[in-house]
Amino acid sequence: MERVDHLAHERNKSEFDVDAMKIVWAGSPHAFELSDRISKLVASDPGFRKDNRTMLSRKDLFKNTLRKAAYAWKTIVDLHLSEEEAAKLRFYVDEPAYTDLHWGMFVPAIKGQGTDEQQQKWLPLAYKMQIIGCYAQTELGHGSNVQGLETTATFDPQTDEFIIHSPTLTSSKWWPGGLGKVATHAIAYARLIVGGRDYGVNGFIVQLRSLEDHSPLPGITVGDIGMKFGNGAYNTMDNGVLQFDHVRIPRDQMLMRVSQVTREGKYKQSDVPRQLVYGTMVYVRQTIVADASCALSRAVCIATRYSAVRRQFGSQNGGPETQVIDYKTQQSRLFPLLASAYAFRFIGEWLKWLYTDVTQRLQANDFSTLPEAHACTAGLKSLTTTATADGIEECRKLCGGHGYLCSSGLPELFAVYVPACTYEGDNTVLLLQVARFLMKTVSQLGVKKPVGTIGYMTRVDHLMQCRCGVQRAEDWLNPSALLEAFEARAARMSVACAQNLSNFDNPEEGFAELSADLVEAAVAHCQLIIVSKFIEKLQQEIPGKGVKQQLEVLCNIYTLFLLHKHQGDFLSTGCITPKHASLANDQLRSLYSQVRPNAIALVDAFNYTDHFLGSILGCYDGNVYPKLYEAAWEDPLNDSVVPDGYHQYIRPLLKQQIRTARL
Ligand SMILES: CCCCCCCC/C=C\CCCCCCCCCC(=O)SCCNC(=O)CCNC(=O)[C@H](O)C(C)(C)COP(=O)(O)OP(=O)(O)OC[C@H]1O[C@@H](n2cnc3c(N)ncnc32)[C@H](O)[C@@H]1OP(=O)(O)O
Ligand SMILES: Cc1cc2nc3c(=O)[nH]c(=O)nc-3n(C[C@H](O)[C@H](O)[C@H](O)COP(=O)(O)OP(=O)(O)OC[C@H]3O[C@@H](n4cnc5c(N)ncnc54)[C@H](O)[C@@H]3O)c2cc1C
Repeated sequence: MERVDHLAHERNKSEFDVDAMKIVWAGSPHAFELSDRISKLVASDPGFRKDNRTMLSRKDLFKNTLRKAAYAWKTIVDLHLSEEEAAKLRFYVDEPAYTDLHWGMFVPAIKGQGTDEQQQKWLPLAYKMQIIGCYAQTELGHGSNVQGLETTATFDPQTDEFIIHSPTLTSSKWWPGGLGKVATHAIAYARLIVGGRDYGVNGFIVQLRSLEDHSPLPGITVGDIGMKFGNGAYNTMDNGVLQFDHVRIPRDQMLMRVSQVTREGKYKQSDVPRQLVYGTMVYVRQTIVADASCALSRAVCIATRYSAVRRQFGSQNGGPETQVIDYKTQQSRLFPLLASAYAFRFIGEWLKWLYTDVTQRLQANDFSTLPEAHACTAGLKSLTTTATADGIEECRKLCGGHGYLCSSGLPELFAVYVPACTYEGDNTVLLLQVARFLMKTVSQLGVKKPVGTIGYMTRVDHLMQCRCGVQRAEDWLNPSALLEAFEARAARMSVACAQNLSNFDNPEEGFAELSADLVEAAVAHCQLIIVSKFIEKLQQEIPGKGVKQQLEVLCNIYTLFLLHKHQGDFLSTGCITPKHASLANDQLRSLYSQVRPNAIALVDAFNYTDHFLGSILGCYDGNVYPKLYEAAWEDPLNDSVVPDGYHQYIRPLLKQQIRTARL
């Protein structure tokens, strides 16, 4: 049967080279080729089907995830896929699994915190999946407060071992993904006790389960923590609980890059900063930022395609009704999310660069950029995950009633994504880390020159008193005007917090009292980073007809949308006047009209297969209604015309004979 493209008229309207944009989105021709090839490989293999996920019981769902993970591994081995190809394959299989934690945290923790010998011993086993690892840091009683962890690792000089122990209920490890049912090993974080002294939290490699029959080793109590939010969704993951009862491990299973314990029971600190114990979190936060654009672009692709298909009202003389994407309200909700997806793509790329740079410096014993890397990864993780989770939910609403159906793909995407606001650091707690960094920067102005993402603070005197020069709406398209407004707002909010803090005798008390303002200052700073990196990206040469122009429109939408949304900050700090805010709004409306004819092509540039999108509303050909109709009949509830339970619960109701005065 011939396939009709119901969105062809939309695709014909586009004013730029979509294939060139696909390469910009992917990052390079190589990245595009890789992504395209692997996504098609996964989509065409029935072993990776995922359309029944929301209908399975937890046990069936979990077993199916185990099957897929094993099948993915077999495919990787059979096809001799490279590390890069294998990671892409796992990404397109699109099912949270223990492998995410094995590859995403266990392996990086050994690489980042293990000595050369430890890496040589453990990494080959992990690479071949002869052991499966998880990252066991969080406990029932403490997640954010890592220094409050209670699990102990006490050195026993008699046997040259550590004794890992959970002294209280609240010290039970709680949440680690992969721990519940699969992991054979954990990087467990515990307080290091040597000679009766507590040296703080450190990582230890602990075997949990037998490599022969998978039973827990002596002293280990382990299980799954139970169902989580949403059908399907993150319930494919076995987040676990773990208690240690005096479990002994050899001394060389303490990760010893940052600090060591000698055979004689001496504690030694390397000349690397202690904060490197937190290094795996910096790495993972950077990957979460890179992933935010994937989740948001998925939701935006679904909502944009469906908004072009869906029509409501406005029929003239029996003609077609209006496509909902043509309503200005729909555009003002949808297009900033489209622009955010691109903005997050580029900030993810930049953060990867920053992370690589800091890693190389650390290897050369240059620790100077670590605080900035921590602040950037923490702040951008917080900002992008909050905006992405909110954006997915907004996309669901943009799809009206049909967005609430699991077959839209949006409920599951939201349920899988929303914990990103909590895991790898609660988003508010992380913004408070950024705020500490900003307050330190302001307090050292004149003593230490701010560089990198806080370089704008060198011009703090100018930024505290500059006036916005915008006179016409088009002036807001000038990158310097935009940058200066965002820099002035960030600088003024930080300086105001620092001044308020100085009124407190006890700085910690002041920090706690002013924490809500500090979080807002941190948000302003992080938004400035995203805006400035988007603008920087556009200063590069970008090939392809009309591609750069489209990106400029998106960059302006992203920036002016933020200015509009946070105009309270800009007005109260005197960075702009109400007139400037109104001109910004006028410009924003004009930009929405410019993006409208290109909207479908801009989401096509994500190059998502229908399999990966997993959404009837977002399917490439826009043939939504027949697919929705067919899918309804495939629901198990429609297996029989008369439902199970009719004879027990419906018929007796219908046949009852109630004799009461009123009836
Ligand atoms: C339908 C299917 C759809 C699929 C959709 C796909 C989308 C999915 C996308 C991605 C999937 C990814 C999968 C991910 C799986 C989930 C993984 C989750 C794993 C976890 O959650 S692991 C646990 C993480 N835990 C945390 O993050 C805890 C948070 N807490 C902390 O980080 C810290 O303890 C703290 C920073 C809050 C502590 O504060 P405090 O006590 O004040 O700090 P101190 O310990 O005293 O240290 C202060 C000092 O150190 C500096 N510092 C702190 N942290 C770091 C660091 N990480 N690096 C460098 N430096 C650090 C801090 O600035 C202070 O410095 P100063 O003294 O001021 O100079
Ligand atoms: C799906 C999922 C997967 C996870 N996977 C893992 C894993 O693999 N390994 C692992 O070790 N952990 C994992 N975690 C745990 C996760 O890292 C923690 O839940 C997270 O760090 C937040 O800590 P918490 O739960 O203690 O939150 P809490 O700190 O208890 O937060 C509760 C509330 O208190 C607020 N709050 C806390 N401290 C402050 C403060 N100082 N100032 C102001 N407000 C504050 C927070 O903002 C929040 O609103 C996972 C969690 C989830 C949800």
